[in-house]
Amino acid sequence: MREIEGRIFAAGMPVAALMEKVAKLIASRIEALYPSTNTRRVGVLVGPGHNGGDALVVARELHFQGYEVVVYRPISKLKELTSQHAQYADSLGILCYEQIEQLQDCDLIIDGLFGFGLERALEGPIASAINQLNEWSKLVISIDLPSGLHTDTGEVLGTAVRPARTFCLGLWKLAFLQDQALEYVGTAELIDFDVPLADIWAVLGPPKLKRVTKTAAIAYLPIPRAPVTHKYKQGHLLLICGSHKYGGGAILSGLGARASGVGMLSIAVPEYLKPLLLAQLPEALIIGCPETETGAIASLPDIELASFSAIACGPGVTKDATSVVEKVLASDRPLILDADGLNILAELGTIPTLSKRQAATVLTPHGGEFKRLFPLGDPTKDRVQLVREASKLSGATILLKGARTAIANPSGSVWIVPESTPALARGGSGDVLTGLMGGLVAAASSKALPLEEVVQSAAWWHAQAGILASQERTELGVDAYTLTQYLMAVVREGVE
Ligand SMILES: NC(=O)C1=CN([C@@H]2O[C@H](COP(=O)(O)OP(=O)(O)OC[C@H]3O[C@@H](n4cnc5c(N)ncnc54)[C@H](OP(=O)(O)O)[C@@H]3O)[C@@H](O)[C@H]2O)[C@@H](O)CC1
Ligand SMILES: Nc1ncnc2c1ncn2[C@@H]1O[C@H](COP(=O)(O)OP(=O)(O)O)[C@@H](O)[C@H]1O
Ligand SMILES: [K+]
Repeated sequence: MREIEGRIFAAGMPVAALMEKVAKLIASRIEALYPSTNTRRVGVLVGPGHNGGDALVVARELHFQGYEVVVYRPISKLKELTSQHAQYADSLGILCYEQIEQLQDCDLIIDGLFGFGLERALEGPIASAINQLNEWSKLVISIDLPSGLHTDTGEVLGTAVRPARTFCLGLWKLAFLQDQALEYVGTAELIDFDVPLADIWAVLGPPKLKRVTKTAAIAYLPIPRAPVTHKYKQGHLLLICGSHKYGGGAILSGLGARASGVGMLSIAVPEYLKPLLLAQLPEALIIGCPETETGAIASLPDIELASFSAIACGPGVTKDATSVVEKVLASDRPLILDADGLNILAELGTIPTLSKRQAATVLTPHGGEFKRLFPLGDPTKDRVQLVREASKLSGATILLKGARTAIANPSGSVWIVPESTPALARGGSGDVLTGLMGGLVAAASSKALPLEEVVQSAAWWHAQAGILASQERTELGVDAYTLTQYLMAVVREGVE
């Protein structure tokens, strides 16, 4: 952002004019959201840099619109432009304090302490003031970024403001897509101030980091179907799942696969689960497999793996299914590995094992599984960077699950699912994703759709179904079975 901004300034846009434009857009949003009829007194937190400058312009505009504005300015040494705005605000009679306590009776607080210029941890009186503010539980909105968060990693540098809403300026900063920042940012809204595309491309090149959008996701679904086709042309998925301990996972991933519309679905389960699966998924070919003493799949009976368009393996298989996982890894079919399939891969040695694969692999770990697969660092920290590194090292497409699921490809590109719901944090919802994705990957082979695009489509579809179900049934109403019943409605709305 700093480099892009630099190009805009070098091209002749005055810094002050850009600040004016941005702050006017913010002020109008505030006026629309919190009219002065209900929101009388507004406190504005002003830092030393241009984030503080933005805040002062907003303060001035709100003052002229009839709000009663007061300023908290803890640091006296200001950047020049910020200093000029502070001087003008003073001249208008806007009161300025060095103690946060003076803002305790405000109806709304606007946080303009620090934006993307914050690189060191906050400490001392400013940190205490932020802690004090958070304790008041007032309505707070932040400009560009909650003060205290690192722009890229979303890490809390010392302490950070917890606003109800954040206006991110210009381009989405990476922090908004990192799980660790989400409990701070509140509702995130982009203030578009017309950043020229040429400057974005000049600095970032072809996009390496992409937000999954509805348009991108729908574009890679296997629709519309060719008018003349047959079931095997629509893909044949082999799903390998289930054990005595985890029977339901097999049903859930089967129902996820059903929703993908895949032409043929074969499901390999331990022999004793066969009647159960047949009853739930009459259209599927259920392959009963020999069992280990613990009730896991011991081996795949005579099936020709090469006859499938794709294989998805893992939900509910337990860690006793090692020989099966070895067998699918050795096949030349596109493979999606999940759950204990991933834990077995970690034990076999992730990178050496994957280096022998002849076809594409997709790994779908949550944070715990990721750590076992790739001991690269803490996956709760800079998730985007970690998943990118893991994908480069292993050559696999990796979908790191979380509040903001991140999907990395060996080329270095990362997709992030920008909208989801914590309603999905529930046993079995990952099993649904594996089946859905498996079906889409199998069907994609008939249309020669690129794998990374299909994986992002599946992740978007899954998240949207969770959002839709939680809107209709509350966040408590999205059990994994119910989730499968909402998948179709998402696509129906998407293609209308
Ligand atoms: N293109 C855009 O998006 C646009 C951006 N604009 C706005 O500019 C903002 C970026 O402005 P910025 O570069 O002046 O940095 P900002 O975040 O205000 O703070 C840096 C200041 O804080 C200080 N400081 C740092 N750490 C500290 C600490 N721990 N404890 C104490 N002090 C600390 C540091 O001083 P230092 O001591 O490092 O010299 C420096 O003075 C951006 O977020 C957006 O709001 C718009 O106006 C126009 C369009
Ligand atoms: N807080 C959250 N917000 C949004 N999605 C979430 C959240 N927590 C979990 N999820 C999603 O729920 C799913 C959980 O998958 P997983 O942990 O594999 O569950 P299981 O193994 O029980 O099926 C993933 O798709 C993940 O992205
Ligand atoms: K801020």
